[in-house]
Amino acid sequence: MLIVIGDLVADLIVLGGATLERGTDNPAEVRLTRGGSAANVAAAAASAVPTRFIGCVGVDPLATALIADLESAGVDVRVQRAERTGAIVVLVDAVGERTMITDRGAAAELAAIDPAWLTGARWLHLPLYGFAEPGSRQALTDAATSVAAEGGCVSVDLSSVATLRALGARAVAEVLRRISPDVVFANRDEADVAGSFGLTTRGVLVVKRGPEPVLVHERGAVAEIAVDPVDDVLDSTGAGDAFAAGYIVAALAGADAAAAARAGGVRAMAALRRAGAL
Ligand SMILES: Nc1ncnc2c1ncn2[C@@H]1O[C@H](COP(=O)(O)OP(=O)(O)OP(=O)(O)O)[C@@H](O)[C@H]1O
Ligand SMILES: O=C(O)C(=O)C[C@H](O)[C@H](O)CO
Repeated sequence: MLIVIGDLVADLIVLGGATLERGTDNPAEVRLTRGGSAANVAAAAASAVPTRFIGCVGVDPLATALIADLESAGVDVRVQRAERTGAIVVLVDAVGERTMITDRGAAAELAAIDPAWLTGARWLHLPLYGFAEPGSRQALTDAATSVAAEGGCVSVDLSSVATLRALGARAVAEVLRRISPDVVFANRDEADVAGSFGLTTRGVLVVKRGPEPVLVHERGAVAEIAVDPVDDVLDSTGAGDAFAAGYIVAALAGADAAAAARAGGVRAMAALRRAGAL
């Protein structure tokens, strides 16, 4: 089973909303979708492998709708509760590039995870977003330690430059040292920041670079994995999460890192031509 722990939030996708004129109306196409990097990975993987999502949501109708959405994708959902479900405004420009206004809400309050929820994990995936608060950081680190002790693989997504900077070099290095992930996913900007922090990983480092080839760093060697460029990107939200799902599904089926990255690129393409994540 794949287990993904982290954020399940509402994404308010604003297509054509990247340039705002202050003090007046700004007509745009606005869609409410399920979001959260962890939830997106779970939803994109669940049709291919048994998948469980673990996170923290509010005690509000939004949480009920988001859980139902994940369950309809085939995900086994286990949640803790805090006051208010997180929500993110995603402003998408004409070429599909997105800018986010983020309120993690309950997702920031993940506490110690029931060990019974982790049994049977062959792979645990953790977005770095979840490590921002010390309590959640401990809960995620403990989960990773326990899955690794049972022989499962662990992957971490570096999530965002803002998250890396908020945590700082020392805390990110400490997280990677304690978790010792088998796979680290980063986009180009996150990889640059990680490099400037002097971070290293014993595992595979997968660097996504939009339409340009993915770089797979493994044991001192680098492989370039081509992706089929998509010219008509509607919204890139969740492309990175779909990539991680495709990679993990392939790796669980026995693919090596290069083949898994290829599968990730194929899964990511599906996310680019729709509003919101898969
Ligand atoms: N224009 C594109 N054409 C083809 N594939 C793309 C394009 N943009 C993104 N992808 C695919 O999506 C993957 C992830 O995109 P990107 O490099 O932007 O990472 P990310 O920042 O994690 O994504 P996200 O925007 O979801 O946060 C890429 O590795 C690639 O496989
Ligand atoms: O960070 C990413 O990979 C995303 O584009 C997905 C967003 O973080 C998520 O949907 C926001 O809720």
